[in-house]
Amino acid sequence: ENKTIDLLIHHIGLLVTMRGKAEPRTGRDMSEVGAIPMGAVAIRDGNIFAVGREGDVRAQIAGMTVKQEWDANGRLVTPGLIDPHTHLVHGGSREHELSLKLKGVPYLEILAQGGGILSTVRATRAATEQELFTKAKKSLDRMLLFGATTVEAKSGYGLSVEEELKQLRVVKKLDQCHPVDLVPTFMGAHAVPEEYRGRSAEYVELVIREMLPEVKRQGLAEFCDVFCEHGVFSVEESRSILTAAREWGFGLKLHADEIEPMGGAQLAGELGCISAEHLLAATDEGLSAMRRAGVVAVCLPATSFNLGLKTHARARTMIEMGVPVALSTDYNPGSSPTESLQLVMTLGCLNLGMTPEEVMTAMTINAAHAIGRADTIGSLEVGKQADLVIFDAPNLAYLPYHFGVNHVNAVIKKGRVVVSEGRLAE
Ligand SMILES: O=C(O)CC1=NCN=C1
Ligand SMILES: [Zn+2]
Repeated sequence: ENKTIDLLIHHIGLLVTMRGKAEPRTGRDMSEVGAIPMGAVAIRDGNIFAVGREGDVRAQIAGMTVKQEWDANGRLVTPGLIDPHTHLVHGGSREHELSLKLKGVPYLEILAQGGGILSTVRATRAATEQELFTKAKKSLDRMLLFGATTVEAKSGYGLSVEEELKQLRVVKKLDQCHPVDLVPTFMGAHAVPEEYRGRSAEYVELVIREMLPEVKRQGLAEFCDVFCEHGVFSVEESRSILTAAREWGFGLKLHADEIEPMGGAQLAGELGCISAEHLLAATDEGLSAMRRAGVVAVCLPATSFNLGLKTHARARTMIEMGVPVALSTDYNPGSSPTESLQLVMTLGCLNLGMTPEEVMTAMTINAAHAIGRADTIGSLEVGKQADLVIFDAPNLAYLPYHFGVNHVNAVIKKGRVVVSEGRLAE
């Protein structure tokens, strides 16, 4: 019967709705967070029934039965955070690379020596599906505890048909049994595996002729991503892989201009990728090509921080040029071993020069656009999924300002309390 509200969250000190335009936000729109003092959210069947000032919400649900009331005690409420770029499923860890990094050995040098991604490939191939699942679930629990309610997860540490499918099956199983929604991305073109060293053209053929069709047939990924980088996959190789991926119906993503200005941003614009990632070395013409095609720029400040780089993605330029900006952890065992989107908030402000409002836009509605889910998540509006975070904070600026700790008090996923008092609900 339609006279019931399942959950009413009230006494919200500051309710950040992110309501606004349907398309990816950029320019001044990134500062419009739709904040409402003394707010409330009424939830039914996992979706938002009413949202706004508490008085208005209570008037809209007058006469209806409210099954559960949740007192936010004057705290800050935002949409569930979205992490649109992670390498969640992987074996092993790479803390041994820290000493190399401290000695100044560059990331691509470690990879060229057969370390980096390739050492994670060895560990991932050696792990069973169950071991990968158990390890990834621990990280996914941590992401949820830090406020993430939807997470994109890439393959790319298998680098053979069977091993790539194994990783994607783990993503699917996590999506089925964990409160956090997972969005799978096939990234067989993450690196050229040892057994194809010096034969990258043949490996590209394996990706195109064997992996893409099989991943599609088994419905194990929505997107295809490629690491377009010096010594990994060239612009031409990236173009042929993503062109084939588009023909198979995958959405397109591209790790672009992370370290060298390869022209990855231009390629992302040319192909109409849904998003392009990293972009530290992207040129103005590359960013213009992205703007013209509406490509979302996913900036990864935890990665450039962890790589000890002096330069970071030019998020301010992107926002002023009209390129929509999203943020992500880039969680992976090499270049960004952190599950904390709250750390990314601080780095987004301090290293990318974004405001707290722009950071929240980048971590909610724009991140939703980067994974093609903006019609169901990313803002607290009537009819959208009831995914939200209750933070122990008085306002938005407090989150990036008070760094290195977890401010999450509670998380609601599809109308269900999945974290309360900072702990996973059973
Ligand atoms: O290093 C890794 O494992 C992940 C990565 N891919 C591209 N950049 C970093
Ligand atoms: Zn990445």
